[in-house]
Amino acid sequence: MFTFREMFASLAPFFNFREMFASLAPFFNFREMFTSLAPFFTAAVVIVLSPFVKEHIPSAVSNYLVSMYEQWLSRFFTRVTVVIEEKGDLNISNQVYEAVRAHLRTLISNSTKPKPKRFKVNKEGRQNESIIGIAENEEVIDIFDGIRLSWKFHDVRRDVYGQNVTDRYFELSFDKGLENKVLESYLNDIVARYESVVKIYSRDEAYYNGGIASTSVERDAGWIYAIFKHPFTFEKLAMDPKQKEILINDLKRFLGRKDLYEYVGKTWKRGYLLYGPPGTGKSSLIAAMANYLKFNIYELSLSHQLTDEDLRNILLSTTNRSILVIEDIDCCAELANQRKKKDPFTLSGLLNIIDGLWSSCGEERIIVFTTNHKDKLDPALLRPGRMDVHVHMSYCTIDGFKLLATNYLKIEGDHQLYRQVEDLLKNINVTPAEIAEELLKSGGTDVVLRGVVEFLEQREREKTKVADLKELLKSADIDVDAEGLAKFLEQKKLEKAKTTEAEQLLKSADIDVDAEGLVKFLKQKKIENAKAAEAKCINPNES
Ligand SMILES: Nc1ncnc2c1ncn2[C@@H]1O[C@H](COP(=O)(O)OP(=O)(O)OP(=O)(O)O)[C@@H](O)[C@H]1O
Repeated sequence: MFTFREMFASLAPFFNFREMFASLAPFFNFREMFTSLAPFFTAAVVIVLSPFVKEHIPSAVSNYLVSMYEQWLSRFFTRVTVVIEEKGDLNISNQVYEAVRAHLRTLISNSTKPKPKRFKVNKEGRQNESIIGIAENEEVIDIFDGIRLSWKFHDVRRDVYGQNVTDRYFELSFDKGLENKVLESYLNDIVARYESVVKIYSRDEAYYNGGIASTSVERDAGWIYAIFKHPFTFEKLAMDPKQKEILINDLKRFLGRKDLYEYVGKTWKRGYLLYGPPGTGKSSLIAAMANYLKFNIYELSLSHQLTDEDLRNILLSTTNRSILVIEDIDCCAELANQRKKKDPFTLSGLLNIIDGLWSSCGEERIIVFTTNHKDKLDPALLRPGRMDVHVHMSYCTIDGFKLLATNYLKIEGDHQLYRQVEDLLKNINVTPAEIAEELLKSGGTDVVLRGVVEFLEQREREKTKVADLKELLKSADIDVDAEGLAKFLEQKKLEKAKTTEAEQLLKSADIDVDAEGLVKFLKQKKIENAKAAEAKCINPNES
């Protein structure tokens, strides 16, 4: 005779019972099955025992025993539900909610997993692909380490003093007794996975303009966001190698100094001011920082009419491990001061708000200001302690050029044209962005590099022309900006070329019209149209 134990032992080499049960788990919830059978089981026990019960035990005692028995059973089988709300107690975005949302999307999209009976499919604005989401009240099952977890999404609309308020939340149900495992392993895992993906956030105009949907990618408490796919890294960034090293070490040190910041009572944040002409890589550097630190980027444009409360809410809803970017602060400062308010905000004031808010509820944060004109900034902003590190992004040097050439053309080591490029770069200012454009042109390595040399030579000729003009103006004692004049002459040259072209065209079409007059007429029309459009912008209601 075989015992069951022996039977299972002899079948074990052929079947993995643990895996079998795990693979059946999405379809059967064994615990739930037992739970639902428990009353029948209990009834059976009572019926079997009843003759004995009736004879020997008073009914009060037997009822008590049955209820005790049920309570004992329920200890094993009762379900627990965790509620994860869209907004926390501070009425700001709940990161666990966002993480769960992202997790359920991947879960439902996963082709190997059984799909719920109802789910949502959306494709908004600039989204590249449709996004699958959980439908309201629909159950989605997830299996984690053999545990069966049930998710439900709720979207409850209610009226609060005439205002429509929406409460969105997820419910996660699982068997009692597994709370620690679910909270510590499963949910933490979901949040960690969500946080490890770098995201870029911009202000959600619709959120502040009556909720009209814009071309958003994802929405989150006043921000729209997308997965940050900018592939930029420090290795690809052309900048002074020493400065790059200092910057990377500074970031590393900042991350490792939580205890020190806490000890000295300082907000754990670091401010970077990136300055330099357009196209020298300020935005690229921010991308490299985000990818290096795995921090989210929050782009904030202060050029909008923000109230202080908006600003406070916006800043409160940024997450830890994030970079808040305020670009072109020289322009923001001007706009801020133009605001017809009694008390226009200043950038220093903004930094104070940030310090206050982040010191109370924030951890590792980075704030980056960028400007093309450091000289135009409020000196208060440049004071030590305001912006911890100032990074100058400069025009292209030969080292930067070689790095770009390696990245774009895969040149290993030296090239015969580098010497010529080096000599030219010593003489003229060219941005890495301009060089990158040239390196992207089609052709083999030599053709492209020769193209770069020609481009640089052309720039050198222009520079000489401007210098000559400056000399001329100086000797003639005329107070005119030589660069502006050179641009003006260039524009005139272009216009003349256009006139000649128009003349050719009119000639070939055999129309007897004065080409110069026609060009002037069209230009005048263009100006009038632009003015009309501007007037419409200022007063959109005017027909
Ligand atoms: N230092 C650099 N290293 C590598 N590539 C660069 C660098 N600077 C610019 N580029 C190239 O030029 C493009 C534009 O540069 P980027 O937007 O980073 O400049 P920026 O200084 O932020 O300009 P702006 O002030 O106009 O915003 C980048 O996408 C990148 O391809």
